[in-house]
Amino acid sequence: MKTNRLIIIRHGESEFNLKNLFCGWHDAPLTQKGVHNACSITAAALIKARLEIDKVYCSALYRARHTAEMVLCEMKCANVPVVVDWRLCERHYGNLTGFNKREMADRYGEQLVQTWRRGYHAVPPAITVDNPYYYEICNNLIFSEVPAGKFPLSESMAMCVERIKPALEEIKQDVLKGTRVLICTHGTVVRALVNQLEGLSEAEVEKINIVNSVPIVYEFNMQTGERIGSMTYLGDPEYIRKKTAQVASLGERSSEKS
Ligand SMILES: O=C(O)[C@@H](CO)OP(=O)(O)O
Repeated sequence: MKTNRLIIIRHGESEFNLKNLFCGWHDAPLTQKGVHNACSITAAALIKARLEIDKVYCSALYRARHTAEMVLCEMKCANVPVVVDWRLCERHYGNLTGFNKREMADRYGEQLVQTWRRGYHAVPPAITVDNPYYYEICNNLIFSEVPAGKFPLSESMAMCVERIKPALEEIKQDVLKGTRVLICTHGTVVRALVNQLEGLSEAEVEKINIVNSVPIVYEFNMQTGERIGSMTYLGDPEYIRKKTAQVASLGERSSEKS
């Protein structure tokens, strides 16, 4: 049986991850740790597992592009083509963008904020002109390929699944032809990809939380297109368990951060 693998990563730690702020379509850069982990966690795991890459599909947001660039450099294959696709951008977090997750829970209640974060159909309140990131997002040229009339003001997980579906179909065709693909994207998009690849129920996908930097590997039968097994993280299980719990939680208030 001929098989091929698909590797998926969530970008390294961003400035907004560090500050525990809703990020979405804001173009937050990586922290130094995020840059470092692209080499010491992502590339190191791929090198250790002897996984090579022929092509990268990447979100248009800088934190994902920077991560991909660092991984390719560390793997000594910086000439690998990178296809930048806005459909792989993070879900748009609407008017939560730029606000601290714990402080939003204090204002709106934990249950509602967790529903906005993980509920399959929950759409956070639409972004308004007084949001500090409204103009930056609207004017960011990386979104110039978003079709007219499709620029969101907020997105649910379900809306995100719909936008990644055709992109994933194109990527899967490439994988089944034998191209060794890396997808470099964001937490919600990885959850949407896992949802599509594994045919999960809405309730199942709501429980998934994705760790930064640690590669996820899928394997496919190239003749039938069938997936072999389910998602596998390439990394230390204890580290993944600890980080998954952190991603799931509402974290700390801004004033509690050192
Ligand atoms: O802020 C965001 O865009 C995402 C990912 O960092 O956060 P959450 O895990 O709360 O969906």
